[in-house]
Parts: sequence; C-alpha cells; structure tokens
Amino acid sequence: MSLILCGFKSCGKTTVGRQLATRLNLPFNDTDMMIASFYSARYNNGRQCTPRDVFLIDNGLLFRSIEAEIINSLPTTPALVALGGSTLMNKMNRVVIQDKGFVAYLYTPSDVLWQRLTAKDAPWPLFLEEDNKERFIQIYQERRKVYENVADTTVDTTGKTASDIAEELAKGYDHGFK
Ligand SMILES: Nc1ncnc2c1ncn2[C@@H]1O[C@H](COP(=O)(O)OP(=O)(O)OP(=O)(O)O)[C@@H](O)[C@H]1O
Ligand SMILES: O=C(O)C1=C[C@@H](O)[C@@H](O)[C@H](O)C1
Ligand SMILES: [Mg+2]
Repeated sequence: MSLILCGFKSCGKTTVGRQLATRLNLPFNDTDMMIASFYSARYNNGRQCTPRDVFLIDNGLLFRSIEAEIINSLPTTPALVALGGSTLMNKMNRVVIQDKGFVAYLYTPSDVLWQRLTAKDAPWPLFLEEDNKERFIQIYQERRKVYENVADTTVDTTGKTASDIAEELAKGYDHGFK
C-alpha cells in the first residue's frame, strides 16, 4: 500500500516523508521535486531548478499542468508520496490520489505555519503580493476542509518533531492503519 502525505505548505510533508520512506523502506516520491525534475529534463536542457522556479514561470499554470501529469503517473507499487500544498485543490488530482493509496493529513495549527512561512527567505508565491495574515487564514481554512475530506487519517503535528510524526505514521502503517 502507498502512503500519501497531504497538508498545508510547510506542514512537514517532505521532511516527514523522507524519514518515513527510510523507516518503511519505501521509495520516496515528492511531487514538487518530481515537477522540478520533469521541467529541468523537458524544458530546461537538464539544468536544475526548484519547484518554486517552475511555479514562478507563469504564476503556477505550467506547474499545475506538470503536476497533474505527475499525479497520474505515480507508481502503482507501494511508495511514500509527499504531495504539494495545493495538489488536492484540483478535483482530478483528488480522484486519482484517493485511488492510489492511504492518505494521511498532517494537521498543523495556522500560527505555526504562519511562523514557518514568514520566516523563509523565499516566500510562497501567492503571498508575494498579498502578504497578509487574513488572506492566509482564509486559504488555510478552505484547504483544511479539503484535506480533511480526502484524508483517511489525520495526524496532529502540534508540538511533535518530524521524527515523532514519522514514527507515529510508521506504526500506523505497520498495523495497516487499523
Ligand atoms: N514537526 C516539525 N517541527 C518543526 N519544524 C518542522 C517540522 N516539520 C517540518 N518542519 C520545518 O518546516 C519547514 C517546512 O517543511 P517541509 O518542507 O517538509 O514542508 P512541506 O509540507 O513539504 O512544504 P511544501 O508544501 O512547501 O512542500 C522546514 O524548514 C522544516 O524543517
Ligand atoms: O501551497 C501551495 O500553493 C503550494 C505548495 C508547494 O508545495 C508547491 O506545490 C507550490 O509552491 C504550491
Ligand atoms: Mg514539500
């Protein structure tokens, strides 16, 4: 069974996912990184770039279209998948993902996320022109409902280290999430 991590930007999908993949001995598929690799190979003569670079090309349009392809081509064999923060805002992606494996939502309180997002040198593209907390809270609440609807389980990450969260999920995986 594949285990798929979803949640808001900076909740820890990549950090936890990498540790969990090692712990469960599963291949790690981080869709944001796959988008950047796909773009580098197909459009950038193999020159490396970040997911953010791809996002900034046309305010996310190309990013979204590559993302949909990547989601469709995720392996059918067991893997650990870390999604992007907005992957599940697309209905087709939601349908495909729910069919690909067991989805875990990493719930993180908005204040913790706000701190992480505003502490970064490279802010989230959507915030480049709208760097205000009210807008962030609105997006947070909209997305939270979607994550909760899609996910098969929720892990409250409050006060936990990435390795605590990875261990909690690894135990759930080992027991078939019963
Ligand atoms: N449980 C945690 N406690 C403290 N810091 C954390 C925790 N999980 C992740 N972080 C930190 O938060 C930041 C964002 O983590 P990460 O990149 O894993 O998030 P993400 O969900 O993959 O974000 P994105 O949606 O941008 O891919 C990193 O600096 C990471 O070290
Ligand atoms: O929350 C978002 O809107 C995003 C989160 C990242 O993981 C990337 O998928 C991209 O930067 C968009
Ligand atoms: Mg990530």
